[in-house]
Amino acid sequence: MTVRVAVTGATGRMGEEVLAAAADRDDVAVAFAVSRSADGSVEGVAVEDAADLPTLLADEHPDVLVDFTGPASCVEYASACAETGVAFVSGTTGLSQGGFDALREAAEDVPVLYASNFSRGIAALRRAVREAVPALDGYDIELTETHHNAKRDAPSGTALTLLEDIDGVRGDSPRVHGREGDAPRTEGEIGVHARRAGDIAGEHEVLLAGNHESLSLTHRAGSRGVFAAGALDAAAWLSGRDAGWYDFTEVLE
Ligand SMILES: NC(=O)C1=CN([C@@H]2O[C@H](COP(=O)(O)OP(=O)(O)OC[C@H]3O[C@@H](n4cnc5c(N)ncnc54)[C@H](OP(=O)(O)O)[C@@H]3O)[C@@H](O)[C@H]2O)C=CC1
Ligand SMILES: O=C(O)C1=N[C@H](C(=O)O)C[C@H](O)C1
Repeated sequence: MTVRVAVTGATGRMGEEVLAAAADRDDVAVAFAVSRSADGSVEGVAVEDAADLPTLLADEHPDVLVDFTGPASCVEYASACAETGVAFVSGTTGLSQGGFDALREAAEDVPVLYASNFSRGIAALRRAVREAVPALDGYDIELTETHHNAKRDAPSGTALTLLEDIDGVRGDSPRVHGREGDAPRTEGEIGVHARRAGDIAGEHEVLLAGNHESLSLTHRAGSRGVFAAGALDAAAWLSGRDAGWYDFTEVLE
């Protein structure tokens, strides 16, 4: 069965990548693509004005909308999907608690799948971190993420997810974002470091150190294609499901 997807932020880095990945697959077809700065076509798909999204959703009725945009747009597009009965997949990061609450509200009406990272490697890293942290009780933890120089939000959504994973197995820990001056480590804190340079697609390292040893768990995305492929896998999996909140790990099971 071919799942018809709509793509938002079509002229953005991830929007373009999703359209390119969709063109190479038989299980998904692009129903339409939108951008606030509607501009020509991407991967042979005409880019329409995002202001027309509610009308396009009602008229074209795609199975799933795939969203990689910004926090405000993500919430706006999720609510448009809830109103028109279209499933929603998003990887947009930088959402506030209110933003996540709005996505949960949309999930009362339609299936919603949100992931801060759509790579399989990060799913495996998360499992490894949840195993390593309790095994290395009392070890210091430092988390470093590195991304391209145009990334807006810091720390990355993936870093925040990894911090939640660590808190889940070790209890809530104070976080220290970078260090400067006379700033020795305090017991139990997690140092969080965000680096921005060039066109790095995304790197995350969780470093555990203590007892005269250290363990570094690192994931590097080689290109954005890995995120686009995961998001389209999620869209294909989500299509036709009941309204509710879904996780990328369910797609991988
Ligand atoms: N979960 C995952 O696996 C991944 C998540 N991401 C996340 O996806 C999002 C998009 O990333 P990326 O494609 O690199 O970003 P870009 O800036 O290249 O593209 C985002 C597009 O979204 C639209 N947009 C809407 N609102 C905003 C806003 N407030 N700020 C910026 N753009 C906005 C813009 O298009 P227009 O205004 O024309 O509609 C823009 O072209 C980010 O939140 C990023 O962290 C990125 C990679 C993987
Ligand atoms: O903005 C990006 O590029 C990425 N954002 C996501 C995040 O904030 O974790 C996922 C990936 O690392 C790429």
